Amino acid sequence: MIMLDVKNLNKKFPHFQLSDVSFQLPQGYIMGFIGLNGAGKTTTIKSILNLISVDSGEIRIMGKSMNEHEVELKQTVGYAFGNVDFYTRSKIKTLTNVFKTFYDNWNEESYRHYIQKFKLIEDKKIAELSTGMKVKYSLVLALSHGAKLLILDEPTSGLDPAARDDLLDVFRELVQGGEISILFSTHITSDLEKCADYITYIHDGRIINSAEKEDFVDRYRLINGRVEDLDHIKDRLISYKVNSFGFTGLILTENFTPSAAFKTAIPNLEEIMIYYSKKEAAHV
Ligand SMILES: Nc1ncnc2c1ncn2[C@@H]1O[C@H](COP(=O)(O)OP(=O)(O)OP(=O)(O)O)[C@@H](O)[C@H]1O
Repeated sequence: MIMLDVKNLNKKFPHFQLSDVSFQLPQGYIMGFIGLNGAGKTTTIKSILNLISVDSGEIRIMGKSMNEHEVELKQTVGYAFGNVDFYTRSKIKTLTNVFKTFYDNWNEESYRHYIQKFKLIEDKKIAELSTGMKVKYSLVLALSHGAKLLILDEPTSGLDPAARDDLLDVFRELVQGGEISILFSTHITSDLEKCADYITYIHDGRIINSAEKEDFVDRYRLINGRVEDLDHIKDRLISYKVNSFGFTGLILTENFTPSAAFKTAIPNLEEIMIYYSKKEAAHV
């Protein structure tokens, strides 16, 4: 089943626009939503959650239109925004008592289970929690109202490597049963190498590629060659860098014909993002 279906979202701000943003997340999987600063990740996430109104497009969750079934669907969606602090002077238990009144299917047993699992102390104030604990608390709330779709904006930013690793393990555990799906945005690509099944890449408000992780990188090749041979292939490269050893460029696999003049390698996610961000040749 398709858990989240984002169809042709368009949203225009004065200096930025989302253009025909579309992608699908199947149930039981983790999708990493990547893009550079200002690429449109948060705007897309807010559009999915109806926190901003779009100019056109449609969101379907478990086959149902978000516009027509928002109240019902929000019961099954858990979301967390990194770096946002609400009610910081309240204790965890006070905030939980307010939060649970919004949800019909609040499950106190699950809540207790996850509070213990994540070693959260209910008497602590939100302001006293570390960044990692805040993310975990958001997850506890989402999981305790039976959310089947978790939408997390930069959940790992601000975490140290150990806390990040810990959280990524939690994500993997959560989807193991095949019921829960996770969409999380990040620009830390190593998170995705470890944890994502699918990757969706947004650049300047447009989806460049959305696919299973292996297929995603397989769509591209990094090419090395001599500067003298650059002219033969320049027009087909997404971008390139020149240095004293020659050039390195990124190309769509379908646009590359193997040749003795060029060496190729499969790029990693970071390299793909870097080459897309380069409009002109740069010396390195
Ligand atoms: N309410 C708004 N009014 C006008 N412009 C906005 C508004 N919200 C966002 N933008 C612009 O939309 C663009 C995309 O912002 P967005 O926060 O979606 O990017 P992002 O990919 O989440 O970036 P980051 O990784 O830095 O969080 C930015 O240029 C931002 O200034």
